[in-house]
Amino acid sequence: MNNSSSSQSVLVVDDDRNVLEVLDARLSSCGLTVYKADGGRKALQILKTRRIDLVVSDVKMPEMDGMELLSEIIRTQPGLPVIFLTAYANVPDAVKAVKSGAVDYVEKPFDGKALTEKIRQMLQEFQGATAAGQTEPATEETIKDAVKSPAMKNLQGLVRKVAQSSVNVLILGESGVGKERVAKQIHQLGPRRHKPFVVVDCGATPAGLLESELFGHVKGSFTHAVSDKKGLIETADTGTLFLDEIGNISHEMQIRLLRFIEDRTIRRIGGLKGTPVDCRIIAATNADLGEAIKNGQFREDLFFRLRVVTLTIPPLRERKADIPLLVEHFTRQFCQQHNQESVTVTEETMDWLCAHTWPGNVRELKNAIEGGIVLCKDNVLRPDDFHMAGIEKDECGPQPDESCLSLEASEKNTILRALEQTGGVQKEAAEVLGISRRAIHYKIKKYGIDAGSIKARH
Ligand SMILES: Nc1ncnc2c1ncn2[C@@H]1O[C@H](COP(=O)(O)OP(=O)(O)OP(=O)(O)O)[C@@H](O)[C@H]1O
Repeated sequence: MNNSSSSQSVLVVDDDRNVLEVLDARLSSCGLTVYKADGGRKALQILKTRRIDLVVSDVKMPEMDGMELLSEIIRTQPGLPVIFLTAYANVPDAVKAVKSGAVDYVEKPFDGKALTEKIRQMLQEFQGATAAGQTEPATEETIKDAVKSPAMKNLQGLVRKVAQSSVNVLILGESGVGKERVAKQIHQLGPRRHKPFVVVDCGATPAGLLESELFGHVKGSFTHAVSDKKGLIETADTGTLFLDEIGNISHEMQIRLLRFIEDRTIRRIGGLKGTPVDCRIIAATNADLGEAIKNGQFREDLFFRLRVVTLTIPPLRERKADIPLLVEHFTRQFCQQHNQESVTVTEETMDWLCAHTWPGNVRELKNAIEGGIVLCKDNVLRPDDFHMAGIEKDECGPQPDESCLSLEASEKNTILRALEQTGGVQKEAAEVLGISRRAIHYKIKKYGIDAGSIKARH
């Protein structure tokens, strides 16, 4: 087996332990990572959590047989190659399965060499599925966002729609809102899901380097070009190229990119030959491209090419309804990751988290939860745990400016007026303001309002 398979993973499924061991030994010795499942259900569990490049499965198994497993794979990860190990009597079944897609079969008792040869062929044929190790399985974690806010629900619908086509997509939003995540979802929900997803951080790559990273070069084209190098655009062939921080690329790069988008052909630096590349382009930025165009920093023609569809992800402070779900999601995730028992998030903590403005958006919330989980006591997450993790109780973010302070003053004033209006009854004041009882309770505490004395005065 060639080197390209050294980082590839094969899931072997058989109810016969001996077969699993034999396959494990043989395939591991070819440099493959082997996962073993003694039945269809176990196999599906592994497929949900691991990156698998190919499945080798028995056909006849109790509980869930190979054909049932195949239909689940076609439903959840279409295009994932499957090789069936089948006794002669079951060959017609296997032939039927072959017609279902990326499927082949090897007759039992199998010849180890024939099997590894077939695996090599299929991995090569479906190489795009895992090129450069940049594609992850379409797991629930990456595909199914727990969102509640109307803005994000609407965005989810758009993501599903655009995923089916190959149009260029421009994703806008502040840093940390989830632009890369959305780009990955578009890739994983579309027909290119088993092809490469190549991320290029245009912002962090110096201009000179970016050109050779993207387009590749031929040996001798500049001092350090000691051998031919394939660029990232070529690597993304048949898959998706995600250009992060597109707002930061130089004028020269904008021209080269525009030319590529128009011709769909690249020429390596120093090379003469044009190579056609078929990749979907998703670009993202947190910059105001409209402003950059006005200032002459970004080409309008490139902007129009990139934004066939534009998706805007709102900052977290404008979709606070998503915070509780995200908190639950990250709490579960980090408890698992740090091998901790499940942690309870108290109501007070949730209110505290919802009140924060999260200038670093989802990324900041995610990091805060991880810090909190590590620092919390008795498996209960309290606001103090976030103070210890370095997050201050500050609704305007770590460095409030004047407008934030005046906003706070006006919020306190509004709550006081609502309480005056309702004779100090918190429940009614919350209704007047259109906020939850939990929220008003939190705000009263936050601003040190003495609701009791307002009640007493009425
Ligand atoms: N809806 C979500 N559910 C779970 N995790 C999320 C969600 N949105 C964002 N994240 C997580 O938040 C972090 C930041 O997301 P991502 O890197 O996609 O943001 P970004 O907008 O591309 O940031 P930047 O502009 O800095 O590149 C990632 O770890 C991502 O997995």
